[in-house]
Amino acid sequence: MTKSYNPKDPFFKKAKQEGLRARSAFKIQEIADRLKLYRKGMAILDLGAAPGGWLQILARIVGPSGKVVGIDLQPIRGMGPNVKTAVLDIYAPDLDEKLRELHDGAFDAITSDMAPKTTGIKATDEARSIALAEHALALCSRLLRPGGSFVAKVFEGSGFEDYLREAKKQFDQVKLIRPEATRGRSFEIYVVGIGFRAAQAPQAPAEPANG
Ligand SMILES: C[S@@+](CC[C@H](N)C(=O)[O-])C[C@H]1O[C@@H](n2cnc3c(N)ncnc32)[C@H](O)[C@@H]1O
Repeated sequence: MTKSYNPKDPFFKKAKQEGLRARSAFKIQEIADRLKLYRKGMAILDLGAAPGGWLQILARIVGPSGKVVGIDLQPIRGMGPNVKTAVLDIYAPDLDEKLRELHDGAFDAITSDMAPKTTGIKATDEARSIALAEHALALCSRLLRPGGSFVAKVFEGSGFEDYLREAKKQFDQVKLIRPEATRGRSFEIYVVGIGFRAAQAPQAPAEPANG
C-alpha cells in the first residue's frame, strides 16, 4: 500500500508529460476504456479525489454538458468548469446535504480511489481500507441512480470476499480490474459494479384469502 515516489516510473513520467496530477489517472482511464462506463453529459461522484488525476480524466469524458463532483479530506484546486470539489469526509454526518449543494440529484456513476493514511501495520491498513470501500458501497443506495455504475479500490486481504459478495447483491454485474498502472507488488484491485439495483420497496403484506 506504500506509495513510493519514483520519477523513473513510466506512468509517473507519462502523467507529467500529459499534465495529469497523479499517475493514478491512468487507472481510471484504463477502466473507462475497457468497460465504456462513462459518457458525455453524465454526473459522476469521485470519492477521495485529491489531487485530482481521476477528476481530470472523468471531466474530459463527460464533457461540458456533464459534471464531476470530487470530495476529499484534502483541498483540490483549479479544476475546470464542469468539476465541483469540496473538502469533505465521506463519514461526515452532513455529507448528503453538502453534496446536494454541488449536485442536486442522483449520480450516474460513483468512483472511489480512497486510501487511508497508512500506519505500516498491515492488518490495520487493510481494515481501514476495506472500511472506506464498504462505506463507498453503502453510499450507493442514497446517491447512485438505478442502473448506475460504481468503481472502488479495494485491497485483496481480509474482508475482500465479503465485500465482493455484498457488491454482487447490489449490482447486476461485478468485475475485477487490476489496471496496468497498479504497481507490481500491490494488492490493490478495482471492484466495478455495473447496473445498480434500486433498493427493493418493502413488499405489501399478502391480501388475506377470501372466505
Ligand atoms: C490515492 S489518493 C486518490 C488519488 C486520486 N484518485 C487522483 O487521481 O488524484 C486517496 C485519497 O483518499 C482520500 N481519503 C481518505 N479517507 C477519506 C475520507 N474519509 N473521506 C474522503 N477522502 C478520503 C485521501 O485524502 C487521499 O487524497
